[in-house]
Amino acid sequence: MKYRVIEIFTSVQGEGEVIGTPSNFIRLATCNLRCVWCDTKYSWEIGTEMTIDEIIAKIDKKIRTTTITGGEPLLQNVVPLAKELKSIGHKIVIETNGTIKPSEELRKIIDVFSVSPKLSNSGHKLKYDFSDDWATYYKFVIVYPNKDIDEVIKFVESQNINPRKVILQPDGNRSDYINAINEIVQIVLDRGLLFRVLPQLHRIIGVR
Ligand SMILES: Nc1nc2[nH]cc(C(=O)O)c2c(=O)[nH]1
Ligand code: SF4
Ligand SMILES: [Mg+2]
Repeated sequence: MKYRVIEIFTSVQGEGEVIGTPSNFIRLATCNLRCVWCDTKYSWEIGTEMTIDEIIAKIDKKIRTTTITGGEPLLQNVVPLAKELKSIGHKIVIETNGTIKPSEELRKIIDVFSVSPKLSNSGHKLKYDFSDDWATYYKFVIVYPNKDIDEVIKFVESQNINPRKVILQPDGNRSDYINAINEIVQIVLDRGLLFRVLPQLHRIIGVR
């Protein structure tokens, strides 16, 4: 089994419910979307072919969480890689855009599905179906706070998602990042929403 890989590195998990967790990152190649604000456009490339053994050799074994991200990692069959990571005792996080449903087999292996459905601010108009609620949490990138949060509210209602499973994340491209966080916090407080607001930790501390 071979994978198309963009990069492998170790850092602190910067996003979502598991923010702050030391983690290896395996960034798999290519994506089925082309979000206008994508912060990893280099992941759209074809990448380098690697075997599971080659990937495992590159991760820091003492860091016992591994995040499989992309691009869109579910374009490749991650089951064999995930099984190998489990066999060495790793917790596994998958970062996905939510357009590809994971198999039942994969759902049993993965600890955290960090799902980022794309709003219209991405340049895409997508049809999602989360009726089986397979995400551990749903993370939305907010570019235009009022408009985007309205869209999240509609999304969550129409998909029957528990609002406590929703995380709002400001657009990392904003140069006034702290303001961007504050604008979202203010709306959540003003409107009494149950969503959480989380910045990207790696964006703040300047690491990968
Ligand atoms: N530190 C750090 N945390 C991350 N969480 C999700 C990432 C991603 O690019 O998918 C990411 C990333 O690129 N770096
Ligand atoms: S789904 Fe993620 S990796 Fe793909 S284009 Fe959008 S932001 Fe970039
Ligand atoms: Mg990233």
